[in-house]
Amino acid sequence: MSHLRRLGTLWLGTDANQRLRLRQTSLAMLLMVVSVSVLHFAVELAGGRADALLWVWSVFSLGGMVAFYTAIRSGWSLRLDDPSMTREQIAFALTSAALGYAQAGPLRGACFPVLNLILMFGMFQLRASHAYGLCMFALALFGGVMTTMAVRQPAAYPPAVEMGHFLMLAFMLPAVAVLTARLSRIRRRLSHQRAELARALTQLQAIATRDELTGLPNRRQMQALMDQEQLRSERHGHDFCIAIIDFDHFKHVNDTHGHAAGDTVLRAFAQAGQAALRASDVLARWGGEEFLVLLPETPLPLAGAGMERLRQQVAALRIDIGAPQPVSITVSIGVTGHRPGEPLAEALERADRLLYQAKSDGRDRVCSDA
Ligand SMILES: Nc1nc2c(ncn2[C@@H]2O[C@H](COP(=O)(O)OP(=O)(O)OP(=O)(O)O)[C@@H](O)[C@H]2O)c(=O)[nH]1
Repeated sequence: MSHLRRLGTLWLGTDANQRLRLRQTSLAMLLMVVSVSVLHFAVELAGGRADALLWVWSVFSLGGMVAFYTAIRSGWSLRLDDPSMTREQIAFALTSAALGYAQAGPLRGACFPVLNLILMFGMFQLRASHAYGLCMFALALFGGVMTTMAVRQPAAYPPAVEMGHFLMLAFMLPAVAVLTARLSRIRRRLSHQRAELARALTQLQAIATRDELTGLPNRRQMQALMDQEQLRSERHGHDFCIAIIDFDHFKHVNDTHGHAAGDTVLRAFAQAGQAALRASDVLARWGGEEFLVLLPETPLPLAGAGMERLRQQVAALRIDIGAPQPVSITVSIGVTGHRPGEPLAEALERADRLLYQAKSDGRDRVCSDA
């Protein structure tokens, strides 16, 4: 790491958000150092000498900025609503500028661009209400300083000139506040749009991976999960099994009770099926009334026993479809183990053949090739 980078890390730390805040505060500090130096230079240029008041102001202004830097760098400001302390820093800089104005004499006009710069610090962070609040604060502050100076030192601060300065501020500061408010609205709209996009993305992901009716992973998602499992099993050499589940005479449920009742039965099965499986097993809707189970790291005898348990629990279900009598269903299941090196499609075909064997053997049973 270069010396410069090490120094940067020492000054700004490593946390990205903190670095951003500290960069901003460092810039404000630099502005303050320049302002203080310019004021001292101006006093020298005018042939005078910095008096005690100027030194007090200088120490106050620079000390304040050091205090802000320390509050942020130490992490103390993280407990605040705004850890950047933007509002506080701007209010402080405005106070310092107003006090500097009282001492700048003929060079006090230089305060106005500085004032603008101070307010611009808030443009990217302040809320509209805070911008208007700070604008009012600055107007009151400068109004007070200008009046005091015009009364106490009318030769150096002629009342008419001070009135002109104040009128200029009374126009300039609200204009900056209006611009800040506009930026704030744009920022809010952008963050709202970003949140909406994130929500839409989550929804799209759900649509792309979930079956709408049952909430189970859909065929596409299951295919991806099985591909992953195949890779994992090849790398680590463990077994995994696949089972295909098909409802028995489901057409009869639809024909007797209606399609909506059939949907209720599918949902009830999805819930019961998931509950009957281990947390690591995945139940997915493969299509229609056909479901697929992926049993990772499971030898075939265990998978067969798991499917038998599921079959029994499904057969024991009494599903309320809003009719006088609940509906019960049975399922036929074909289960097989994936063989090392074989394409997934082959294991799926085998599970399908076993399923049809279960159907032709009389349904409501599990067939495996164990
Ligand atoms: N309610 C509902 N029914 C569905 C859905 N998808 C498929 N089905 C129905 O599932 C039934 C499948 O019928 P078949 O393929 O004849 O099978 P089966 O009646 O279960 O008979 P076997 O499989 O031979 O035991 C059809 O009536 C389809 O309409 C769905 O999303 N909702």
